[in-house]
Amino acid sequence: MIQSETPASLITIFGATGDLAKRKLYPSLYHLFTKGQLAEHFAVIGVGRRPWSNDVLRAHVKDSVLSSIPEAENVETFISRFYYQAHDVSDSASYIQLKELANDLDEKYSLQGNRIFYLAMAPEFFGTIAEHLKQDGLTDTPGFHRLVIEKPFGHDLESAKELNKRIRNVFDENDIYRIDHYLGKEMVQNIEVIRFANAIFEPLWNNRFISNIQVTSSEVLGVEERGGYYENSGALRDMVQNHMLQMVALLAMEPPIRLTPQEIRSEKVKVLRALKPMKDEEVESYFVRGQYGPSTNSEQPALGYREETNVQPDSNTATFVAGKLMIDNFRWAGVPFYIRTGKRMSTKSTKIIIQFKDVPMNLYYNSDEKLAPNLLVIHIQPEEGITLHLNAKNTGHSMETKPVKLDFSTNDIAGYNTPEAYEKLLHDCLRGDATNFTHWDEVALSWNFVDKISRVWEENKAAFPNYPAGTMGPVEADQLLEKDGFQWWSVTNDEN
Ligand SMILES: NC(=O)C1=CN([C@@H]2O[C@H](COP(=O)(O)OP(=O)(O)OC[C@H]3O[C@@H](n4cnc5c(N)ncnc54)[C@H](OP(=O)(O)O)[C@@H]3O)[C@@H](O)[C@H]2O)C=CC1
Ligand SMILES: O=C1O[C@H](COP(=O)(O)O)[C@@H](O)[C@H](O)[C@H]1O
Repeated sequence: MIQSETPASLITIFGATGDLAKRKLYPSLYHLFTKGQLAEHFAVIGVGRRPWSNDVLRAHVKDSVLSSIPEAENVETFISRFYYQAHDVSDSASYIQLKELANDLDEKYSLQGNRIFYLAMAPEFFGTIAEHLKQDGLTDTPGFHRLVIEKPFGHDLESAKELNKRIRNVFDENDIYRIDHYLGKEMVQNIEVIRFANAIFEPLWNNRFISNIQVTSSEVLGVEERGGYYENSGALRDMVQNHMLQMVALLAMEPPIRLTPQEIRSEKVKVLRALKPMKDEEVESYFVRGQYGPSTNSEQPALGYREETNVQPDSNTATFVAGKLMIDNFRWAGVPFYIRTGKRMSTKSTKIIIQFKDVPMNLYYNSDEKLAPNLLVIHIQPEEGITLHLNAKNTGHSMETKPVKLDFSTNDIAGYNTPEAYEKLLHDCLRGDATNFTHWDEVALSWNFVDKISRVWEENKAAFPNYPAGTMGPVEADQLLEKDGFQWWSVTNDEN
């Protein structure tokens, strides 16, 4: 049951000394704490292998909070609820100690046996940890027991099934919270509202009025410290299998009959089931892969992917993917959904651009020319908002038209401070709301779709590198749209 108030809870973070905990989880917990959205009764146990003490963890959490929120207040009170246990997750004996610590904190802070286990660790540990939590009695308390799992959930469908089986032996599907942090982003959550709370869009949201939809998530950064992980993942598994397909599902789903997690997930699942399968020989015409080489811009030098730490000098890993998805159902037949994502591109931007079909003819000045199409742009990040591109009359006597934009930006609302995705998702998990977490069926269908592409790509090496760092990807990504008579709309932040 979804609770409106945050209940008392013990949050155990496995991977408490890691990058994700430091950059995202601690500042998000702190925000919840200051907003009164973390119950009065809470405590956090941090688990990692490093031989830290409670004080070392507390100093680390404080540092994390202050680097993200320099003006943070009451940090001492917040960190006083943090406890550390040095624990190798593969060592069975440590779970007994962890249980004792958990029970002590339960009593000390009246936590009612409610427990959240956040696995901010590499996926090879997920199954082992889940099994130990059950075997060693950490879930033998009267309250709720929720398992939060970071991505990647498996490496392909087979490994994901195996992992799911191990976890489901121990935790009920309703208690498994598979994180996709894009689902916590304000404007990703807004897709549904824009569609279903506005009479003007939903009647047009189909293949009679929409010519194509473009979803871009571009990054300026390269792989940074994560070369080891990324080498086995690449952009397809890192971004497409989860974030990109989730955004497509939200854009394409039917209105749910109710706003419950089950109903929304079931509509998303139908979209993923309707993704048109490709034959092996079709993969190259629907999907384009890229890998960045060194920058060719002397003012913004950057290494090529193959020169990054922990990356093979002849790596075949794609750091860029563009693709065309077709959804074989009544609403979307014939409408291409183009997606593209990559590292070391020219701009950090996530945008969804819905291009409407052209009016039947141009009645106005210069009638030989096509009018600019109507576009609805959903700005996910870094700015958040929506823009509607229309045509209006140019001021004056002639009947010339000019493109105009109707803009709504959350950045323009004074005092409006969008919560971080992780903050919202942690809050949802504390309240038992799994709407913005991925159900196993979604994960399985997404892997099924992506596995075909990775298998074909693994069998055929690409001519990498094929785009210089700091650009929008290989030329083949542009050709993917050009052959359908379209073009990528700019996602540079002040252009659309
Ligand atoms: N960092 C990010 O931006 C993102 C990360 N993720 C996912 O989050 C998870 C964590 O990533 P990240 O924080 O970057 O990884 P890190 O490598 O920074 O941290 C790994 C953590 O796991 C702990 N650990 C490793 N082995 C063991 C072990 N045998 N027993 C106990 N603890 C162990 C480490 O503790 P110690 O070093 O003390 O042993 C450390 O706390 C991964 O699944 C990743 O894919 C997802 C999205 C973004
Ligand atoms: O999950 C991941 O997402 C980030 C991009 O997230 P964003 O919120 O900054 O858009 C990506 O850098 C990372 O490789 C991937 O694992």
